Amino acid sequence: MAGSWGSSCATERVGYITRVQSFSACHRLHSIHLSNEENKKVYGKCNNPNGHGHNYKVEVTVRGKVSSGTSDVIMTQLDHKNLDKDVPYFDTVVSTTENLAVYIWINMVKLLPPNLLYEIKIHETDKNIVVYRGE
Ligand SMILES: Nc1nc2c(c(=O)[nH]1)N=C([C@H](O)[C@H](O)COP(=O)(O)OP(=O)(O)OP(=O)(O)O)CN2
Ligand SMILES: [Zn+2]
Repeated sequence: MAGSWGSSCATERVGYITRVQSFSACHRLHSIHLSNEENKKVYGKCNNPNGHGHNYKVEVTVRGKVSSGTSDVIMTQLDHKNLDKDVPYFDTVVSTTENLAVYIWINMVKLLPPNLLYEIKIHETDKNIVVYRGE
């Protein structure tokens, strides 16, 4: 049910609520479909063999009340993990921020009523921000 924002008239106003969750994780940008040389060329320093870390900030926007269970998708699965080694989804998918947004969307949408989840926005760094709306 869409959130009603103090609507006194017959029609309900649709509002959006965003909850913010931060987590820390490490990763390495490396595609199984590229050679080591091609990976180094494409991903540069982000392909360094021992990886690097981020303090990710995730903004989850829904069209209504947020149930507490949804933050487990982020914190339990991702916080203080190595995305490439601890999260099976990234065994064959490069752990870019856009793929991380899809991962969070796929796992969060299962926990919510239909059409409630509106947007996942992830700040990987101050300059690297991704928005995904399930398209
Ligand atoms: N398509 C994508 N390309 C890259 C992503 C991504 O998520 N999607 N991510 C990275 C690395 O994870 C990298 O750590 C991103 O940040 P980085 O380049 O280190 O830092 P900034 O962009 O904030 O700052 P610069 O000073 O411009 O490096 C790379 N590619
Ligand atoms: Zn990175």
